[in-house]
Amino acid sequence: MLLVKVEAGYRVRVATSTSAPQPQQTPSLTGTPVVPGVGYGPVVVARGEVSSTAVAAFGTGGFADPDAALAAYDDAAAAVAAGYAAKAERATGHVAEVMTASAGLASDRGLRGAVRKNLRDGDDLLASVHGAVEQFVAVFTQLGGLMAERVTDLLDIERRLVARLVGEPEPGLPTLPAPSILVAEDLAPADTAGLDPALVLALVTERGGPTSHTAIIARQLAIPCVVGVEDVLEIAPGTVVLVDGARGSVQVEPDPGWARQQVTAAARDRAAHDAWTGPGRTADGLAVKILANVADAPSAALAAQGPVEGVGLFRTELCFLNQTAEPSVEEQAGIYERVLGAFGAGQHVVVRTLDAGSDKPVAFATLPGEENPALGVRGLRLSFGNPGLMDRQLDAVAMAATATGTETWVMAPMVATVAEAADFGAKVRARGMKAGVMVEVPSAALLAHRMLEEVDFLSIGTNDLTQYTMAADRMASQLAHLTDAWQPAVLQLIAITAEAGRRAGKPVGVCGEAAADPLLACVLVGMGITSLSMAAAAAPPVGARLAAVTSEQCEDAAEAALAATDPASGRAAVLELLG
Ligand SMILES: C=C(OP(=O)(O)O)C(=O)O
Ligand SMILES: [Mg+2]
Repeated sequence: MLLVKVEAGYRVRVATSTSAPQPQQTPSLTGTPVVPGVGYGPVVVARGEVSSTAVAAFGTGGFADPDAALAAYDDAAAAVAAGYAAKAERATGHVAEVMTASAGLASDRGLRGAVRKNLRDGDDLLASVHGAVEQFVAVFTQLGGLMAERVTDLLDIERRLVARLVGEPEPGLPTLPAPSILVAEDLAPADTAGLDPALVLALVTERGGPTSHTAIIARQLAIPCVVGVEDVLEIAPGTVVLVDGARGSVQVEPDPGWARQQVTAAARDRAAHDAWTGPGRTADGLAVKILANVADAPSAALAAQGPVEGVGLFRTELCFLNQTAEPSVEEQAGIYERVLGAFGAGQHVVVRTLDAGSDKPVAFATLPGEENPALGVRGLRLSFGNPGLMDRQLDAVAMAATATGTETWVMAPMVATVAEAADFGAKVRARGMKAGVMVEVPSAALLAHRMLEEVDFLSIGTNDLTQYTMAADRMASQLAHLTDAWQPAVLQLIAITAEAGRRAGKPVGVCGEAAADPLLACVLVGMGITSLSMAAAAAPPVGARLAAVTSEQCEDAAEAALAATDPASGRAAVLELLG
């Protein structure tokens, strides 16, 4: 039986720590390491909400008269508008448009007039601002359509105005005055879209695990990142810290000489990895495709410049996070064309159909108010009640594939049954493209051999496969020890899936975050995984690591990781084997 075959030859290994000793430094916080690399600089905090303590302390503001209060409002509104304008300058496309419109709205004369009237009627400043915004919200809602969509922007403006007035940093992603360490409770997907790697030296969050979206975006942008760091929000803004994304540590006010040494050493490591140019293969020549995960045309263009052989995961839903209405087939085809067009001969692109729902809110697709959205109507399941949504997207992908001539494979997320795979496979093949399904639910891994009778390839989404195997929310930082793809149970399901692919002679890739971990990548290859897809920035370290080991070493590593009792001992055993 397959399970027994995979488990045969267990060897128990003693966990040993191989990390270099950390010099004694003043307070250090630790979390889950996500993106290796070192960042050293002052902390800037991105807050979700204005603190109620600051609002209470501000009270009525103690202004001498309404004109003095209005002058304070003018200052705050100008600062908020300038913040939006600066963001608009750095952004592109839809985000830039929204930021520019918000800058205009924050300094709108009508809004100012409503605040002035409320002040003259005797309201205090915060109540006047709130009343004026409410008045605008009512008008915009009544107007409907595009104006109604601006209500969220108005509420964001109010939060920022209040923050400015009570003397707090604006909530959400702040405008970084200089290269800084960004600290947050967590970042919303829309916030992460505005991260500038030139200004964010490292990213540290209090919440979230290694597969949270903050982690995924940080990897995509190659920003050193540590998540799940308890108490990190206690660090005062401006404090200088050193973040080590490989160790998962945040050193507060370290010795500057020592910190600079760490930065130099990290830069040296990075230069060594960057020398790897592909294609992916082990030292003894076993070919393993190294592919990129992309989110839109700019990330595809960036990935295409690197040493990857195509795209293993195009997360289409990320193109639509800010969109309230479903784009037409032609509009979608245009978006997909820009991604597919970045890749040419000898490369292929795997497009994933909309994975809306749960942690990826897409306004025109996600079902509102689900009790347990991670186990609800998400991914492929959205097409059960709305088959047109899937059909229109597949039509658009097929149009883009024809227009670009790029070899296009299409896969569905959250497939749980063989019937779903058969239905999806037929739809994709009818449009002349290769069909696949993601293995994200344990049922799909257990029946991988039957899924492969219906489709051309499988792609393992280790982020969700880990979440559903371990029954642990991928966003829950207190469960980060469970939401770890090194968990032997998760590895067992991957091994079963890879073995099914080997027997069927069909490709089985990994496109979850596990593929971006150089050590785990060797384990996956040892199990028979044929491609690894990851944030483009992670490709060189993974490719360089694979090039340094033989396929036999990878098989030994797989055996050791499967035999381990927990992720830590698995990592240690594999490190011991591979060096
Ligand atoms: C690649 C995956 O999909 P996402 O992270 O977008 O849910 C996964 O679940 O591993
Ligand atoms: Mg997933």
